[in-house]
Amino acid sequence: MEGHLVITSREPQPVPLSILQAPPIATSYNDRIRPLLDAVDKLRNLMVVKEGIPLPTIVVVGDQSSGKSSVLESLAGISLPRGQGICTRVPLIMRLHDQRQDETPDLHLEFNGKIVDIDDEDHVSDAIVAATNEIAGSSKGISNTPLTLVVKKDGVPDLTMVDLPGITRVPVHGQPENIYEQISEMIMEYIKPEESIILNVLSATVDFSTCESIRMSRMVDKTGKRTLAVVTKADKSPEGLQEKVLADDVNIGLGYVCVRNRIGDETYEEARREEAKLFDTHPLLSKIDKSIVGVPVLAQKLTQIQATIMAKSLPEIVRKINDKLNASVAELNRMPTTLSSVAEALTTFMRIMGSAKESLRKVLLRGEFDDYPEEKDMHCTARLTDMLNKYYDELQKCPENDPRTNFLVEELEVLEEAKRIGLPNFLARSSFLILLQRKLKAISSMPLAFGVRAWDYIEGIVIRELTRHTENYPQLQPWMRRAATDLINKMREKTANRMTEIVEMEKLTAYTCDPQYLSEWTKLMTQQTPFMQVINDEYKSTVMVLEGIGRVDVRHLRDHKQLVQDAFDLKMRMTAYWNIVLRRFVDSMALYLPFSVHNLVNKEMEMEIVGELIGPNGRGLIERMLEEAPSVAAKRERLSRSIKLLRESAAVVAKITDRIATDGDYSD
Ligand SMILES: Nc1nc2c(ncn2[C@@H]2O[C@H](COP(=O)(O)OP(=O)(O)OP(=O)(O)O)[C@@H](O)[C@H]2O)c(=O)[nH]1
Repeated sequence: MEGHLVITSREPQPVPLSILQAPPIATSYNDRIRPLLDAVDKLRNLMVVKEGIPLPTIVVVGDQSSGKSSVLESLAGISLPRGQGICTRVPLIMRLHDQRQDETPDLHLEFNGKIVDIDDEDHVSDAIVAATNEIAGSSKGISNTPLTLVVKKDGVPDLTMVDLPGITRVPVHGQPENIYEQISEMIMEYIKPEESIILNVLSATVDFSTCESIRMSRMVDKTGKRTLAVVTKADKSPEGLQEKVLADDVNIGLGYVCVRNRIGDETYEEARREEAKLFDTHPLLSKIDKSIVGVPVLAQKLTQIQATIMAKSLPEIVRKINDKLNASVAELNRMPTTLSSVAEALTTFMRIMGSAKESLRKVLLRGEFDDYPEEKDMHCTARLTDMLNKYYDELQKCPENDPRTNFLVEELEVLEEAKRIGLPNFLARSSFLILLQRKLKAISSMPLAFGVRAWDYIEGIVIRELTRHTENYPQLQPWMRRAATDLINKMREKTANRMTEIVEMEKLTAYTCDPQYLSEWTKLMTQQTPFMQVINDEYKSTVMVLEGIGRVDVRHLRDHKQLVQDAFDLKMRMTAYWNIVLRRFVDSMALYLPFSVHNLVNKEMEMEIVGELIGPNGRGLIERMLEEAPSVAAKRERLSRSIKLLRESAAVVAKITDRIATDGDYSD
C-alpha cells in the first residue's frame, strides 16, 4: 500500500513461551537497531522536541481500563500501577532495553531533571505512583511533564513507548471538570506528528467503533497507516473476536494483535504460558492466525515498526536539526553587541529609526510584503484599499439617504417652501442646497469614523514595526510606543479636521466639472414622462421601478400634481449629483491617507521621536541603552543553550548516519 509504513521482513516465528527468556528477535537485528534507538532516546533526553523537532515515537492510547498498562506490563515483564479509575496521570515514557544475562539489570525513573533508582521490580509500581504524585499532585489531576521509566534487563524487547492517560468522558470524584479536554489535548499533542505510531489498545469486550481512542486516532491518521491495534482481554470475550479483527471496521492500517494479559497473581512467565495455551487450544481463539496473536508477536511487530519509522524519519530529523541550528546561530549573531558609549548608543538608536522607517515605507507605501508573506494584516496597501471600498459601500447604503423612503415627499416639502412669484419650471437653487445639506448631515459622521478606523489600523502597524526593530532594546519600547501613539493621535485629529472641512465645503457649494453628472441626469430624466403618466392616469398601477431609485409606490403623489414634476427633476438631479459627492468623499480620503502616511513616515515620525528624545521625557533614555535588558540577556542565554543542545544532537545523529553509510540500511 503506497504511503503506508511497510513492515517487510520476516514473518513472526512460532511463539516462544516467554519473551523474557527468548526474545523472538534475532540478536544481530537488535545489534543493528540498538544504536538507532539509543540515538533517538538521546535526542529525546536532550528534549529536541522542545526545539520543534518531532521524534519517532510509539504512543500508547486507549480508553480507560482498556488494558493499556497491562499491555505495557506484559511487554516489560514488570508491574505498573493498576487499579480503578485513572492510574496514568502523566506521559509515561517507557524505555525498554534488552541486555545480556550477565549484565546487572537497571531500573530507574527520570523526571524533572533527576534520576531515581528503583531497588527491584516489585517497587516499580510504587516508585511510579510517588513520582506521579510529585509531578501532578496527589489528587486525580493530570500533568504534561513526562516521567521516564528505564528498564534495562535481559529479554525485554528494545522499545521506547509513551503511555498516556486513558480517555475518560465523565470525571470521577476529585477530577477536574475538564479532565476529558485535558486528556484529549495531551493525546492529540502526542499522536498528531506524522512520526508517531499509534498503538491503540482496545478491549475485546467492547465494540471497537464506539472507542474514543479510535475516534481520536482517526482524526490524525484517517487511513490508519500509522495505527496498530492491540486487542486485550481476548480470554474474556472470545466470541466473534476473529470476525471483528478480520472485518477491520475501524481501519487499522498496521493490523491487529490479540493478547491475553496477566490475570491476578500470575507471574509473567505463567501469563505468557497461559496466553500461548489459550490461543493454541481455545475452540474459537485457536482459529485466529498465529501471526496476529500473543505478546511476543506484539513485541516483534513493535520493534520492527520502530526500526522502520526511525530509519525513515532520520533524514528529516537531521535536516530539521541543521535548519534549527543554523537559524539559532544566525539569530544569536544578529543579537546586538553590548554598547560601550553614548555615541555608540545614539548611532544604534538612529540606525533603528532608519530601519523602522524603511520597513514602514515598504509595507504602508510601497506594498512590499516579503517580510510578512503569510500575514495578511501586514499587507497594508491592500488592507487600506479594502477599507476604502467598504467605506464607499457604507456611504451608499446609509439608511437615512435611501431614495425609496417617502419618495419625493421631502422634495415636495422643500419646493413648497421655496415658492415664489416667477416662471414655472425654474428650479430654485436653494431647494437643491437644502436637500443636499440634509443628506450631508445624515452621513457627516461617517468620514470621521472612517478616519479613526484607518488610523487605528495604521497605529497598529507603526507600533508593531517599531517594536520589532527595538526588540533587542526593550528599554526603548514603552517610550517609543508612547511617542508613536502621541503622533498618531495628532494625525487622527488632522484627518478629522480635514474631513469636517470637506463635509462643510460640500454643504456650501454644489459643483462638479464631471460630465457624468449631466449625462446621468439626462438619462434619469427620460423616465419623467412615463412617471407623469402614472401620476396622471388614475387607472394605472402606482407601483413602478425607477432607474437610480428602485421600486417605489407613487400613490401618495397623485394629490400633488402641481409640484410633482419639479420634485421629480430635483430628485434626479440629486441622484446624479449625490453619486459624485460620495465618490469625492472616498477619492479625497484615498489621496489624503497615503499623503499623510507619507508625511508621517518620512518626516513627522522622526521629528516627533527625536523631539521627545531631547525633551524631558527622553532624559537618560540613550544611556539606558548601555545596560543590557534582562530579557535580552535571557534570550542570549536561551539561544546559546539551544545551540549547544542542537550541536550535541547533530553529533548524535552524525554518528548514526555514518554507521548507516558503512553498515547499510537499518530499515528492514
Ligand atoms: N481477563 C483479562 N483482564 C485484563 C486483560 N488486560 C487487562 N485486564 C484487566 O483490565 C483492567 C484494566 O486494565 P489496565 O491495564 O489497568 O487498564 P488501563 O487502560 O491501563 O487503565 P487506565 O490507566 O486506568 O486507563 C485490570 O483489572 C486488568 O487486570 C486481559 O487480557 N484479560
